Amino acid sequence: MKLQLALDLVDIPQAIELIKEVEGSIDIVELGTPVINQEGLKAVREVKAAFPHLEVLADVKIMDAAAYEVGNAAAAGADIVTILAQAEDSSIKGAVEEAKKLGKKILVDMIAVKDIETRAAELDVLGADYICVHTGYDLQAEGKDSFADLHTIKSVVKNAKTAIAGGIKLETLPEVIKAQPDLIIVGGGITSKDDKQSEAAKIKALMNESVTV
Ligand SMILES: O=C(CO)[C@H](O)[C@H](O)COP(=O)(O)O
Repeated sequence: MKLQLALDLVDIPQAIELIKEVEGSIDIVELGTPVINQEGLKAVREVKAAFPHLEVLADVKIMDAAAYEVGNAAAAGADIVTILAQAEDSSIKGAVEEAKKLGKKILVDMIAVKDIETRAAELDVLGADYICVHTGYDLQAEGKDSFADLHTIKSVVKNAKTAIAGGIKLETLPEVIKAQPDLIIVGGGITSKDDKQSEAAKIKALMNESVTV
């Protein structure tokens, strides 16, 4: 089970400082959509250059021109690139094929998908590397989470790794771990804390504990 740190509300120097604090506890660092919208793929390039040992995910949330967008994110140094589950099947296929060609991975984001079970099964057949259930900020504000959706995708996905994102924090982690996703994505649950290093370490320790039990 891997831990991904999501960085959404920072500029590049702040991202680098933050990663330095927690790099011992994380497996993947995500340059979030707001960061890439502000700073461009330069954010991916600079973070990968500073932390070559970490996997870097570019949360570009592709909707179209998928192979082209994957190629650009990969050229900037992304190891994993995101596409929205609501994209056309031909876009998903294009993203998957391009990523395979370049030795990269595709994470498909299920945000706003209504029929999670059907779409997850389709995405699995289309060759997604990760399928991620995700409660975005706007639904988090309404008190929603993706815990039930994680169980749904776990029951239908045969090949892809499963992931969960959206408002996860130390207090809610045990419920997430119970479903045994391959990847847990935490943003504010770490970045909003005064002692980010200690929070990330506690989260990683809890994840490791569940693997050895
Ligand atoms: O993709 C995102 C928002 O669209 C975030 O990166 C993701 O939701 C994780 O951040 P947080 O744990 O703060 O919700």
